[in-house]
Amino acid sequence: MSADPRLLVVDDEPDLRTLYEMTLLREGYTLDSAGTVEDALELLGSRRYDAVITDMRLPDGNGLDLLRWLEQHGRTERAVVITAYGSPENAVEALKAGAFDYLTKPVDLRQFRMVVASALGRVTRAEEMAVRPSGSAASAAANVAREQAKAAPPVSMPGTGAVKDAFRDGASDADGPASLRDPVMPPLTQTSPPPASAPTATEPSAAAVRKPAATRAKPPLTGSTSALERLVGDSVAMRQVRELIEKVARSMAPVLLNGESGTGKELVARAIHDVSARRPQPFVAVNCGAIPEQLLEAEFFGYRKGAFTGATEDREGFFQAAHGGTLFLDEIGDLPLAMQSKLLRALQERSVRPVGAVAEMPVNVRLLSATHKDLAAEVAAGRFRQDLYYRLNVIQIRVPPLRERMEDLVPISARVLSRIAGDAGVEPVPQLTPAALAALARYSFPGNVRELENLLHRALALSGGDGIDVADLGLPDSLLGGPEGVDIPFDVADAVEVVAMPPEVTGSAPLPTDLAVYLDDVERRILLRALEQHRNNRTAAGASLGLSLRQMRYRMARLEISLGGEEA
Ligand SMILES: Nc1ncnc2c1ncn2[C@@H]1O[C@H](COP(=O)(O)OP(=O)(O)OP(=O)(O)O)[C@@H](O)[C@H]1O
Repeated sequence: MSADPRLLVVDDEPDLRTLYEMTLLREGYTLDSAGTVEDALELLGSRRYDAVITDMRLPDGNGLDLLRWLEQHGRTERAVVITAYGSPENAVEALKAGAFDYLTKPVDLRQFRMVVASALGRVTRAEEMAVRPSGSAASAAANVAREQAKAAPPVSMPGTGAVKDAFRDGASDADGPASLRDPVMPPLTQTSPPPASAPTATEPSAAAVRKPAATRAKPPLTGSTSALERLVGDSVAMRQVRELIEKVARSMAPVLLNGESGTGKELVARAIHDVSARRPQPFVAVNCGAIPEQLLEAEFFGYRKGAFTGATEDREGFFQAAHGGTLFLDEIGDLPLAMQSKLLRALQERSVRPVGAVAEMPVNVRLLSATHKDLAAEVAAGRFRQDLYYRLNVIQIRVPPLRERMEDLVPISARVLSRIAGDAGVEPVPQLTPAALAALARYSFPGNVRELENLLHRALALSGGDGIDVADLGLPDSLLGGPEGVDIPFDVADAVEVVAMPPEVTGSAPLPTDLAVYLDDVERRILLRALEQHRNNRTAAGASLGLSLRQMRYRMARLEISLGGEEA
């Protein structure tokens, strides 16, 4: 993007066009404007823009025509569509058609500036100051705690309450004092006193739980590997999921991730964040089902000092912590109806009101949510608000259970084994025996990838030797999906080879940057192991590797392997 972004504004109402132009000019952008689809296309044909802001309804067509044109011509302009009030279906249509974001009439100019800035990958100074005057580590703490909880020592079955509960402590670990500034918005008419259900000092307030500074200071979870790289699997289903991730990462469209527990919904959410322009900003993961109902509002929107007994300082909520980044609401189907309404309002207004505050503050958050429930059925049963469902479900990604993509079992096992063996300092990485692989292939994995991880964790601890056999897996006989000889979706012999391969070969780790050095290293380690096994007898070690003594000598000299005085 150029240093001085150029925008195209498309609206047929001259007054509105002028208003948008004045607002954007004041932000320092360069502008062109058009009143019809035809004029806009002519301008687009003659030059490139950084963003296009278009009204939905135009005299000779609509904003979607422009979106389609941009798509067909492979153009990179981000589009913001302005839709009429009360027509959420237009907004959804625009997002599905590839709009970066949308605004609803009458357009709030503060939101307008914020959305345009966000489309340009910028954050307006006013919103940054309003939301996070002194920065925040809350998101990092939330993420760290959640990850630690999930990576906790192996449990026999996934998705236990303990995991979720462990997360709660950290998820709410807003880094206080957040010293929230006076909001930039004028007070709303419906300012209400803090809810009667607000937490008191005697309640087990999640917000009051602190983590030691050391925990907060931990590096980002993804480290150098992005979540997309961590998402292993080459099944058709996973390839489709990956394609969707790349696609949805380009806009602000809300995404609903649907799938059983442990399938990788959070990993997919992280991947969307990592691929998007929001990557440098926080990714805040929240488990909605783990927060007591009376604390939800304070946890989500923050609170002001004195808002309730025990509120000794201002604290930011998840929305403020995720400002500029991505808020991932896991188990959204567990939110009580009252909180659903508040969440809907926050999404519509793009602003939140901390408990005890008199006015709202703008928040710029991309929302991703996940559930293992059938939300449409929840709507039909009256347990989930239809309007909220509509807003969250603009794009849906189904993450299939592992048993529906058993082709992924081999590469995922290879990756997981190499990671946990590396973490535990176990070398070489123990391999699954053919029998163990065949047994895994017959298992139905009710706990999906998380269960596979836990199984391999335990197996590695139990195996002791080089190979992991069926007994080490501890698979419950009753859960084995079928008899011996059941159709296994891969050739076990090939699979054993794949699992035995280093992750760089199976595609589950980045390629080596210097192949010669990498191969020398592998060769050196193999020769050293063989020599160790044969008490430094070069002839025997060479023979075990199919090498003559001469070849062995040559290779040892080349790789500078010396046995000291005791060469045999
Ligand atoms: N395709 C995959 N490749 C490698 N690891 C994966 C994959 N899918 C999931 N995992 C790992 O499995 C574990 C569970 O994944 P994740 O927490 O994303 O699942 P989830 O669907 O969000 O679960 P829940 O619904 O219980 O919150 C994580 O450790 C994650 O890194």
